[in-house]
Amino acid sequence: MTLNRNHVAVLGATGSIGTATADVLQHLAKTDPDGNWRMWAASGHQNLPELTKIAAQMDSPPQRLILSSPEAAKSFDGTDALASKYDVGVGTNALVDVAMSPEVDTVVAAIVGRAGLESTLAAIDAGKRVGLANKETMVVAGPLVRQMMAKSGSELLPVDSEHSAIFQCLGNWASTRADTRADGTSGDSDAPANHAPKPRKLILTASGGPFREWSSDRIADASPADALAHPTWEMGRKISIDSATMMNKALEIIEARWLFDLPADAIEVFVHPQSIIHSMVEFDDGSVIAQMSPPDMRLPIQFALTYPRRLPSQSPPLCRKQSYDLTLEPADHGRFPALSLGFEVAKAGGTAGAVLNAANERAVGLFLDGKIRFTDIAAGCRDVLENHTHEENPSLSRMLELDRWARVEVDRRFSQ
Ligand SMILES: NC(=O)C1=CN([C@@H]2O[C@H](COP(=O)(O)OP(=O)(O)OC[C@H]3O[C@@H](n4cnc5c(N)ncnc54)[C@H](OP(=O)(O)O)[C@@H]3O)[C@@H](O)[C@H]2O)C=CC1
Ligand SMILES: CC(=O)[C@@H](O)[C@H](O)COP(=O)(O)O
Ligand SMILES: [Mn+2]
Repeated sequence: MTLNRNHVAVLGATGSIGTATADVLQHLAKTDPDGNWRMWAASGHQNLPELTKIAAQMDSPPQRLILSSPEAAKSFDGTDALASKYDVGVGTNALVDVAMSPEVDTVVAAIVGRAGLESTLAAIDAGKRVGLANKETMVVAGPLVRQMMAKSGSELLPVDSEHSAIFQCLGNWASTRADTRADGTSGDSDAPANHAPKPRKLILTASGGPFREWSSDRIADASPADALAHPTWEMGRKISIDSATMMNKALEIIEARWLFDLPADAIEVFVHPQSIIHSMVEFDDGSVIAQMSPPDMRLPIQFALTYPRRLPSQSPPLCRKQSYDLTLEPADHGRFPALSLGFEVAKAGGTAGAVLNAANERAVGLFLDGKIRFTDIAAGCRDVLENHTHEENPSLSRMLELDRWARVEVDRRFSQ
């Protein structure tokens, strides 16, 4: 009997998504023994203690560990106790190598920011299944990702909760049709494709972040601690600030535009403070299908790993003994100007995504360092975006050049 092999490389293993992925892999290894689940490789940037802790916690420890920060790598001389236990790679090239390794079947792309781009593209190019948390890859290089996928046959499974929800709302219809045939066949092989309804709208839900009920004046004085206090999710620092500005939703609009290949005007946002409805799809007859579960990233991570199988997960279901209020509110583009940037950039395509992403990353860093005000983040992004000359079909190297340019522009704007 040939057993499946599920060797998973978790890039960004020391972060919020990375540690949740480790948890899911431990769970799958115990509950799906025929799946042969294993964290084969794990990366961290500089947090070596956390990386070794995660590796040591796995029942079947990873073979390869990667420490990607060049500075942190300098302190690793290859002779210590770590090297006797693991094959240790250092530097950013090691991320690309592992993403392409024949030993790896699935890559969970959980590095934060543009730093995750090369390894995610390498995994796609090598035809791996990719569990995509690193939304910035789609924001910077969505069209390139689509081209690479078509060539390599890589499967890109969304981990971002909204995109996983949309994927589930779209996919269930076709598979239910095929599954309900009395004779167990799906009939004409092209039946689901021919009859599957096209989505009319993708409706992303947004928690509204910690400032959902704050006035514009109060938001202008928000501190990093205020902005990091997300009401429903525990996440890394960068995405938490993005949720507070609602730039996270802007990035997700762009991510959805390229993941699902729909125009920007087919995407809408509803504020849903409870984070239970993770997103929705509206079809031509007006019917709306939603995916719901209490907020817990282990669910979309596991679904990306096991798709098309749905297996028991650690994520608790909705509790039938309690009441839930599920509310939907229109998004306020006035207090959260980042939202409009998301729609504009999703529509513009070309170089706009790379510029917005880089400007935002830099501005978030400056805000966290106490150098700029909260409202400077979206304002700075708009300035930099408007100062750049749009190009329609940029190469990857051109996008990376503009990424560097946008960061310098943000610094220049705020040093005046
Ligand atoms: N957290 C969540 O619930 C969700 C996150 N996402 C997306 O997932 C991605 C990860 O988010 P999250 O887990 O919250 O982030 P974290 O900040 O918690 O973790 C980031 C990870 O990336 C590594 N890293 C940081 N900088 C670099 C670099 N320059 N090169 C290589 N690796 C680096 C970190 O290593 P080290 O620890 O050593 O610094 C860490 O492993 C983001 O793109 C985010 O938008 C999407 C949906 C939900
Ligand atoms: C868990 C997840 O997918 C995050 O992207 C989350 O959605 C952030 O919440 P906001 O809706 O506040 O941006
Ligand atoms: Mn999300």
